[in-house]
Amino acid sequence: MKTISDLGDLRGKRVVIRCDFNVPLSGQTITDDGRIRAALPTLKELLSQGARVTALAHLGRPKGTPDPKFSLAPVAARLGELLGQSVKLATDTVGPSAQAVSAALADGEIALAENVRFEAGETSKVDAERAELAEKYAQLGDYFVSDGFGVVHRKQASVYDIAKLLPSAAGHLVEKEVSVLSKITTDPERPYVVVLGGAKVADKLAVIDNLLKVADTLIIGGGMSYTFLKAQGYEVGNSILDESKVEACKGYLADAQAKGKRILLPVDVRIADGMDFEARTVKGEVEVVPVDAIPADKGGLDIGPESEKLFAQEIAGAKTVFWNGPAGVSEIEAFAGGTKAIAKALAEGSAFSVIGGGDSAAAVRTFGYSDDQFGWISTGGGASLEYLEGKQLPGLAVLEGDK
Ligand SMILES: Nc1ncnc2c1ncn2[C@@H]1O[C@H](COP(=O)(O)OP(=O)(O)OP(=O)(O)O)[C@@H](O)[C@H]1O
Ligand SMILES: O=C(O)[C@H](O)COP(=O)(O)O
Repeated sequence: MKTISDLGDLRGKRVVIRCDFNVPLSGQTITDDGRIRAALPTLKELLSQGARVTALAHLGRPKGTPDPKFSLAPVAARLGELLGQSVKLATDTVGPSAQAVSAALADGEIALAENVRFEAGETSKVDAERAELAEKYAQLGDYFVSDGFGVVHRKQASVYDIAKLLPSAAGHLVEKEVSVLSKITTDPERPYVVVLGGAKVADKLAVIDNLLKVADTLIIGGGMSYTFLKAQGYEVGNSILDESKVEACKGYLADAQAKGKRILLPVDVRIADGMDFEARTVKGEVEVVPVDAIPADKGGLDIGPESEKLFAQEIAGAKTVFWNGPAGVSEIEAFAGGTKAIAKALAEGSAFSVIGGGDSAAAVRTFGYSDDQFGWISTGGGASLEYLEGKQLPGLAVLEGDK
């Protein structure tokens, strides 16, 4: 993989950089700026070399059309503070504003184009549509630097297609992530425990098959767990559920048993009528129930205390732990217990721990842990998981070709 030093002298050169600025927000407030901080080493190096930098990034999952809710405005402001210099945000992604803002850059200046997912071509499954958008991105630079590790598993225009058009290199964050993750992929100290949670159920269920090949134990909490509980025959009320994956989960459970691997699921859960995520409030009373007693009109929003003990015990005996996805809705105090228990077990245990994912990383920092209490806090959620599975990631593979 080429790195920035392979690009030669960048003074006065226009560099397009893909970052992962998909930070957790509460309204317009960034609740964890870890992903922005993680981009600083590469950005500072490019700027100190005198490059003219146009950054591309996404926020959330807007549907290919501008949506003010997903504007990168809070990111531009925070990035400017952290860099100590102004970061001009274009009002569009590749239109007249982005072109003007990018063309006006002086040496050592940086601009940010609006959310790449405001363009339908960005995530299109049609190669020609992505390529057409990538051509427009490529007009904003002479070189491309890929430093958004959290998105390198996406075959998207600003991650993959643009790298085919410009001389390209990996940034320092991508380099560092790959070096840590390759260590635990090729030769993890065992027992190796993978802890999964979060809400991207469809994405993350898809990686379980392959994770079962590498990990000794899979611990499953959070929104992920209800599809498994359903597969075990439990009713899950109005908890997050991917009905279409229930059969697949039955298969994973049988497969794990056949391979002598363990899948640990919650034995109890914290339930309520629901929640208002924006207001960070609970609807109805919070109760703890065993997993066989979730009422039809309530949903599981965190693992319960018995599950916390069970999971913490397993983590304490591990030599390597990879954790992606909160065990519950950790943004709401009443449902943060499970995620806190996992963070505590990792911080106090002796395993080499890697935490992946925007929300998981945000959670541990919110609980007051510092990054150095863990082996590595990865900026990748899905990306780290797919890397661990041994999959080829499009955004990394494309950096290996010559242009
Ligand atoms: N039981 C649950 N029901 C509803 N939402 C849940 C539940 N458990 C966790 N969540 C939510 O999952 C979200 C995080 O999920 P996600 O899969 O995005 O994890 P992540 O660590 O941010 O990884 P990535 O970086 O891949 O997005 C949090 O906002 C949390 O509130
Ligand atoms: O949060 C993430 O994992 C990355 O920013 C990728 O986001 P995505 O899952 O919406 O592609």
